[in-house]
Amino acid sequence: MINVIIAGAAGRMGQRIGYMVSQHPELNYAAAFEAAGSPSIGRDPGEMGGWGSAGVRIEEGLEAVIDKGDVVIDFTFHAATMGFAKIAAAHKTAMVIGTTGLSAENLDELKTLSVDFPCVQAPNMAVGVNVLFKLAEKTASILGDDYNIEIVELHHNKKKDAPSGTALKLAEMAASGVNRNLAEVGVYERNGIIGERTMEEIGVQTVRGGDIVGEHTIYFCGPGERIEITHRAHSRDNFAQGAAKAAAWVAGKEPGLYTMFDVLGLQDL
Ligand SMILES: NC(=O)C1=CN([C@@H]2O[C@H](COP(=O)(O)OP(=O)(O)OC[C@H]3O[C@@H](n4cnc5c(N)ncnc54)[C@H](OP(=O)(O)O)[C@@H]3O)[C@@H](O)[C@H]2O)C=CC1
Ligand SMILES: O=C(O)C1=N[C@H](C(=O)O)C[C@H](O)C1
Repeated sequence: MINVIIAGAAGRMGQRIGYMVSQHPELNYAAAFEAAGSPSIGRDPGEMGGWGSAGVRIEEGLEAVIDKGDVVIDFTFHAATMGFAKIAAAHKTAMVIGTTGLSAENLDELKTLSVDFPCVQAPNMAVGVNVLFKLAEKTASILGDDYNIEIVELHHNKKKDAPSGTALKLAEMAASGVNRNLAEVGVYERNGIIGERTMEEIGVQTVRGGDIVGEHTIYFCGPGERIEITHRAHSRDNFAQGAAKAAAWVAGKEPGLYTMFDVLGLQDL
């Protein structure tokens, strides 16, 4: 069995990942942790999540549990994630990172750290979204420069980062399809007398409200027609299943930085 440590085990994703890990034939829920001072310390994450006993109690910090597992699954907060990655790299323990809001510098640092440990990092672990990433790149490359590319994402009112990591990755995939650099053409807000839209820009807009789990639409708007491709998450279970699948896949792999395309075999599509 592969022993799994869950970071942020009491969180929205941490609880569903715990359930998926407990159901997975190759995975064992070995340890759980939250930050020092969390009211969840000492509690059973399964009981908190309403799915039974996880057989573990939530401990304080990754250092307390790192020797108990083969892989750490992290869906927490960007400011914490890099610290966890340094500890996992030092112990050569595999990691699955779903936390969004990581900066370009964080991702560079992760690449450097990954010479010491295998790590899957992806802003969205749902199968459907990873297919959507590929469709976005392919559709952009087929339609070319005559179609304006816009992305709209909707999430719940507790989400801390914007735009979503998924929307940014979608924009990056579409930009790659038309050979543009997102850092040069990304537009994240519009307000006031902004003038006509340029052909190159790729717009990314954010909606926050209620308990929306996650919805992403990419628009290709051309002369007299448009294509809209939408992914809607009905629950967090598809993300959590993806995280469990990634944990089973990455444990024992060679050191390196991997994505869900590697886990799902979509790399060459
Ligand atoms: N890749 C993917 O497929 C998906 C990614 N996400 C991403 O996952 C992340 C978490 O989302 P969600 O579960 O909704 O958020 P939550 O806030 O519900 O959960 C995060 C958990 O991490 C805990 N946490 C924060 N800092 C630390 C720390 N230093 N040490 C240990 N635990 C810590 C939080 O504790 P506290 O509340 O005390 O701060 C909380 O319990 C976000 O970045 C989100 O965008 C979400 C869904 C899918
Ligand atoms: O915070 C969330 O909830 C989600 N975050 C991820 C993101 O930022 O892309 C993925 C998913 O859409 C849910």
